Amino acid sequence: MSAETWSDRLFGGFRKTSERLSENLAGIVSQTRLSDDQLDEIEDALILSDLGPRAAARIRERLSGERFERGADEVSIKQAVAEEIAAILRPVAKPLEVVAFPRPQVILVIGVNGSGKTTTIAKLAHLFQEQDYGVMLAAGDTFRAAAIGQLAVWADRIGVPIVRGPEGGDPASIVFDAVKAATQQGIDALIVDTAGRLQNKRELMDELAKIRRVLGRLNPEAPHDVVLVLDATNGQNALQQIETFKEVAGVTGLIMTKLDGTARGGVLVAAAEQYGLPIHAIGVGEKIDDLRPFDPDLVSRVIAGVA
Ligand SMILES: Nc1nc2c(ncn2[C@@H]2O[C@H](COP(=O)(O)OP(=O)(O)OP(=O)(O)O)[C@@H](O)[C@H]2O)c(=O)[nH]1
Repeated sequence: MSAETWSDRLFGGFRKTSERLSENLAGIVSQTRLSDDQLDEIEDALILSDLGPRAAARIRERLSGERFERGADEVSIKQAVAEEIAAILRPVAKPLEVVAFPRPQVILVIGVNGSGKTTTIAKLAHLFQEQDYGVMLAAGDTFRAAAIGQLAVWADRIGVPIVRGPEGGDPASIVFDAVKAATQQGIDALIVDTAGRLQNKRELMDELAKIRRVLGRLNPEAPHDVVLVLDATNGQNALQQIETFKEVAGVTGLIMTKLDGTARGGVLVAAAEQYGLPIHAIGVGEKIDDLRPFDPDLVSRVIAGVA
């Protein structure tokens, strides 16, 4: 059995994107500049790959000014595409760092159910543990008993404390207790799960506002981060989620999950171009160490198929 690395899985996730580009670039003959037809084809391939019309138009514009001294062939065009994608992604690559003083750094994690929120919280906790930080979880998604139970299972598995309450309990009071406990125990990072009920914007907004009020009483800087977890398989719908959660929750950064299993990873570029929010990390599998730093150069080479 061959040992598949996480970057192999990432390649798998973006394969469709690079294949589409290849199909469109295959017939291109060597010349120093791309014709309008060729630029149209590249732009279409990028849009079909979920990069979105804005990022695709921006890349097209840059490519139209490009001179291919040794003749444009599939590889050199893909390299140019990769470079333009990287130019969009580099400014947003920003790991989530534990820097808050006084401790703990309070990280609210938001996202719709099924986006990979719970798994991502566990992965993030594990990542911080590996950096020798003390981590605590708070089960602020009290809407469903399953969510509390699932987070508790992860906490147990990775060996971090968790503050939880009953199903239907008040998330703000759980967060309050958690911050107090974390402070007493000298915890560095408190990661808070929250409900993902996007269908009911008003309720979610009220709930998050209450959490913020309660947090503010303990530490005016908290929450330090509001991280939105997005499922890459949702393609363009992920953009709509950013829009809504930005309005409801004041998102400060993104983590995109399931980039191992989707043809729709190009939406990462659309999100970067459109919102400019920091991308902290990417999820490339279901296991605890499958959260990876967001490397814009690697991801752009994978998308363009030149890695
Ligand atoms: N392939 C893959 N699967 C993932 C990734 N992240 C999470 N998953 C899976 O996606 C499913 C949903 O993840 P959860 O963490 O339970 O998602 P959630 O958003 O908390 O969802 P609820 O529990 O329904 O609220 C699980 O089967 C995870 O194992 C990833 O990066 N890649």
